[in-house]
Amino acid sequence: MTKKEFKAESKRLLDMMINSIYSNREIFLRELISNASDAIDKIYYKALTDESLTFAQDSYYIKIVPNKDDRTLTIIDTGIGMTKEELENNLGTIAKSGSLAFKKENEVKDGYDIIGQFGVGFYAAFMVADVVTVTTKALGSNEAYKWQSSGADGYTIEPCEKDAVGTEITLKLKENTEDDNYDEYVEQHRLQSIIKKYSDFIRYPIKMETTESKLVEGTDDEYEEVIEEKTVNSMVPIWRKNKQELTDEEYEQFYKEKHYGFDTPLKSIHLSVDGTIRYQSILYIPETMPFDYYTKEFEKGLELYSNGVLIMHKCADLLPDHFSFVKGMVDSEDLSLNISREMLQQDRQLKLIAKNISKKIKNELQSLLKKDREKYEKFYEAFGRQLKYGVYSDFGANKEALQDLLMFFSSKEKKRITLHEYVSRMPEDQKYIYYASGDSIDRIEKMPQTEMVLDKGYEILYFTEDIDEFAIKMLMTYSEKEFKSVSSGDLGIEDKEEDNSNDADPQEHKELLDSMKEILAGKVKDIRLSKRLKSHPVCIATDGDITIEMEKTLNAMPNNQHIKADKILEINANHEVFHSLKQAQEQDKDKLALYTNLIYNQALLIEGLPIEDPVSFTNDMCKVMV
Ligand SMILES: Nc1ncnc2c1ncn2[C@@H]1O[C@H](COP(=O)(O)OP(=O)(O)OP(=O)(O)O)[C@@H](O)[C@H]1O
Repeated sequence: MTKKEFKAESKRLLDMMINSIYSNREIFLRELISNASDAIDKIYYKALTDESLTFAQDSYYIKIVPNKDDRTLTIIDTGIGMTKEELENNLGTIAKSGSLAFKKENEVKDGYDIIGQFGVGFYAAFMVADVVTVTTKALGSNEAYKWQSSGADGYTIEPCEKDAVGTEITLKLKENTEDDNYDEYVEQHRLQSIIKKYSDFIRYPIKMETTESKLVEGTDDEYEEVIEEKTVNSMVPIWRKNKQELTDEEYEQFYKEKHYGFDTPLKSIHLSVDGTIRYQSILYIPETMPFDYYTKEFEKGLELYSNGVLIMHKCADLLPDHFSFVKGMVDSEDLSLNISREMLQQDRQLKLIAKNISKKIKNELQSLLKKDREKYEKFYEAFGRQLKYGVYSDFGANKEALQDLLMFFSSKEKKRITLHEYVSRMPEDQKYIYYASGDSIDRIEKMPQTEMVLDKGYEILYFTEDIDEFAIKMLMTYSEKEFKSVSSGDLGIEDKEEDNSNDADPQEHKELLDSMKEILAGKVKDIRLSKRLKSHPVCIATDGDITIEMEKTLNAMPNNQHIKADKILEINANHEVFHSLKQAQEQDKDKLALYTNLIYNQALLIEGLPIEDPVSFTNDMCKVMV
C-alpha cells in the first residue's frame, strides 16, 4: 500500500487564513511589529555566539510610515532580514515559521523571547491590504530582494536595491467600502493607539513621525504644526523590572496609563513567578468601586500578555468572582496560544496561574487587614459585599479561604470587626456568635430582641446587607462556634438561678396564650412568654432556618416563592401591657382581641415588616384612645 501526502488547495487555504483566523482586523499591525521585533532579536542572539557581531541596542528600531496620498503603510525594521531562500521558505509557505526554527536552533533563553511560532501572522496584512511588498536585505548579504503578492494569486521575488540590512513591508490599503474604512490605518492617532494597545512593551523603539501643534516661540497665542519623530511605545514592561527599583508612584502611573481606573489604587501586588509555569503580574486593589460594578455590564478580568504582546484585554478566567474587583495584568511566556493568539489552546496553564493569583490576593488582603486597618476598612466598604457573595456562592467552596476577610459591625466596638476578633474575646460561658439583622445599624440598635443578649454582656454582630445572613448560613460555624440570630426561638442562654425575673410560668398563663393564638390564627406559629425581653412589651422571634430578614430578601427577589419565616410572637410577662392583656382576658374578650391585634402589628412594625391591614390598625389605635 502506498502512502500518499495530503494536498492543500493553497489559494483557499490562504483565503481562510486571511479571513477566518482573526476576529479583529487591527491586529495585523501587532503581527507585523512582532515579526520586526523577532527579526531584531535574532541579531541579538546571533551576536551572543558570533564574535564578529556586536549588538548595540540603540541602533535597532522599528519604524511605522503612513502615507495618506498613496494610501500605503510601511513597517520598517533594522532586523536580520531575509535571503532569497528565506523569502521563499518563510513568506512563500503558509505555516512555515522561520522564527520557530530559529528558536529551536539557537536554544533561545534569557527573556529575549521570540514571539513568532505558527508561521501565519504575516498574512494578516492581507486583511487590510490588496498588495503587500516586502523588500529585505539579510545580515551578511550584499543582495536585496523584493517579494510582492496580492494574496491568493501567488507572489513574485526579484532582486532590488536596498542599502541597509533589514526589512520594509509596504501595504497598499484596500479601497474603502460602505462598511469598511481602511483609511484609518494611515491616521497617526489610530496607529498610535493600536501600537499602544498591543505592542507597547515591544523591547525596541517603535518610531513614527507625529504632527503636533505647538506654541510658536516668543508668542503666546500662535501655534504651528511641528513634525517630529517620536518613539510611541513604552518599551520596558514595568512588570519585568525589579520590585525593589519601583516606587509606589510608578505603579500608580501604570494603573492610570492602562486605564484600570480613575482612582488611586489602595495596593499594588507585583509577582514574578518562576515555578512550573513562569509568569509576571501586576495586580491592583482599587480604592473605589467602578460605577458599573454591580451591573450586568461589568466585565471582570486581567489583561493577558504573551511575551509582552497583548493577547486578551479581559481574561475572565484569571480571576474568581469574589476577587472580580482586582485590576491588572499577567504576562507569561509559557502559554500555549491558539493560532490567532485570541484564545489559549489549553487552560491548564491559565488555571494554574489563576489559582496562584487568587492565593496571593487573599494573602495580600489579609496582610493589609493586619498592617493597615484603615486602608482595609476602606477596601471593605467598597468590596466587602463581593467577599460575602464569595462565601455564599459555589455552595461555599471558597468559604474557608474568605472567612477571615469578612467584617461586621459590632455592638460593642461600634465599628467593623472580624470574626476572629469576635470569637477571641467571647466570654467562656458564651456558646454562640450572636447577630441581629435589620435595615440599618440604628434600627438594629433599637430592636427589642437584642436586650437579653446585650444584658448578658455579649457582643452582637449587626447585619445590614441582604447577603449577610445567607453568607453566614453557608459558613455555619466559625472557630467551631455556631452563629445565632438574636431573634431565634432559642437563644441558648441559660438563666442564672438568681435571675428569675423572666421566669413566668407558661402554664399559669396558658389560657391567655391560647386565646391570643386563636385571635392571631394563621399569622403566627406560636405565642410565648419571652425570656429575652427586658423593657419592651413584645417582639417577633423565629423558629427554624428562615429569619425575618431572609424572608424579606427572598420575597424581594424576582422569582419570589413567598417563603415565610415561622414567626413566634413573644410577650414580656413583666411588662404592664401583659397585665392589661390579662385583665382583658378575664373581663372583656373584645378588648383582648383589640389588644392582641395591636401588639402583633406593633411587633411587625418594629421588625420593619408591612402591616397587613393598616386601616384596621389605625382604627384599633383610635378605639384605645377614645
Ligand atoms: N520583518 C521580518 N524580518 C525577517 N523575517 C521575517 C519578517 N517577517 C516575517 N519574517 C519571517 O517569516 C516567517 C513567517 O512569518 P509569520 O508572521 O507568518 O509567522 P511567525 O511570526 O513565524 O509566526 P506567528 O504566526 O506565530 O506570528 C517568520 O517566522 C520569519 O522567519
